[in-house]
Amino acid sequence: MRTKSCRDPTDPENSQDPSRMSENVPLPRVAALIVAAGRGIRAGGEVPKQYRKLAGQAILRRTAARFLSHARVDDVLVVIHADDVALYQAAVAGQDRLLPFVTGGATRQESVRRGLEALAERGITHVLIHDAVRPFASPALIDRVIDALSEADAVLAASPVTDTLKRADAAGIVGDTVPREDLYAAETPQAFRLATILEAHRRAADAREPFTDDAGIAEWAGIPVQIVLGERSNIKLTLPEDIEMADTRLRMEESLRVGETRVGTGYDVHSFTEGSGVWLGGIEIPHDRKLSGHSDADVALHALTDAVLGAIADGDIGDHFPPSDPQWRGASSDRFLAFAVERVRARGGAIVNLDLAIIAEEPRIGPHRDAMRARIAEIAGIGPNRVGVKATTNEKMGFVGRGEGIAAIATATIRLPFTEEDA
Ligand SMILES: Nc1ccn([C@@H]2O[C@H](COP(=O)(O)OP(=O)(O)OP(=O)(O)O)[C@@H](O)[C@H]2O)c(=O)n1
Ligand SMILES: C[C@](O)(CO)[C@H](O)COP(=O)(O)O
Repeated sequence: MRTKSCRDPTDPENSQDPSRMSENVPLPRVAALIVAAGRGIRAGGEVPKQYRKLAGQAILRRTAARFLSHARVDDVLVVIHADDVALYQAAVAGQDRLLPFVTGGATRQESVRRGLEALAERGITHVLIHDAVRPFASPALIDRVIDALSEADAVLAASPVTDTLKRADAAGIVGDTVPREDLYAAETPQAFRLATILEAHRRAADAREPFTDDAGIAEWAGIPVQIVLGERSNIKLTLPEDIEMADTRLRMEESLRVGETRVGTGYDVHSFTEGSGVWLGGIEIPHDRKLSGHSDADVALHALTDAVLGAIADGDIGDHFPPSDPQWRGASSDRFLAFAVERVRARGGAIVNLDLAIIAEEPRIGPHRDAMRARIAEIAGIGPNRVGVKATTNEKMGFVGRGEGIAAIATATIRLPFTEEDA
């Protein structure tokens, strides 16, 4: 425990009160308590969400790093599920300053209480309780919460509610609009004087009172809770789409910070044959002929797939999906593009934009352009404003001009982390 030095005994002010001279006054010792013992049922997936990776790094590792690197946080303790020891050790490998983990309970509340009990044995004076699945808490937010601890025993990071709130019945019929003035969405970290919140937690456990957050326990115990402004980006990753969004955001941020830009091009052509309906850019366009090919012959997605593979110098569509292989007969081409995008992601990269030019006399592309952009964006996991689709005729020249087929040219721009192998 760090201590303040004893007052100078020659100081006349101190000589008035000898008891003040000998004591060592403990300085606040701040710990972060990260709860990671949940099962992540709502997020689904093969492993609990805190062990899933965002841009190549486990969510828990990212969250722990926020506190381990903060100058005003002395210790970091993680509470885990007893079944997750191997997952935990893999996730935090090398984060050596972490205190030995503690195992949690059936509820978040119980997990927090067990963590608090462990910290109380280590001379901690103040604790920041934080969800493992909030990996975006900024250093400034952590500072705000710690600053507020000098005036309050209980501090809550929270953001004013900005949406209009509706109360509805089980059938989804709105009953009324709830005034949002004075309403805040609670986040973590939530910070406390350790002895105060531990005592409140013990009382709540004895009384079998359930709470979804620790500020709620403080309120119940009659402890005034001070709000400090939270951060809208400090999202709790709860649903699959939260994790997807966070992954995209981090990939983009990290590849922009360290990495290089790559560009790839792709070209493909397919001829018309008897049939109806043309698959183009991942959607089916009504037409009195269809494109001939081994798969669904989506010439646009094939060109895009080659462009993405080209940007990472990873062969071409035929290398990965040989036309000689019967399993690709009639295959939907969205899987080819999704595969190429996954190859980029596996290397820690991100798609910056995709651009496509379709050369066709018929069918008319214009009316379908936005649907095509939306579908390509969906397959590539990027926003539609990062997908360009253009179309032109070939002015009646050549095989496209004679209406014998459709050609497509694509460009992909990606960001890729720089590696020694690429030097
Ligand atoms: N018994 C529990 C339940 C939750 N948590 C932790 O509390 C945080 C916030 O909880 P939540 O998002 O509800 O996580 P889960 O309980 O894992 O999710 P779900 O309710 O979907 O199962 C998470 O970091 C989670 O690991 C915990 O430590 N112990
Ligand atoms: C603590 C918390 O993150 C505050 O928003 C939240 O209440 C915990 O998650 P849950 O989904 O309510 O269990």
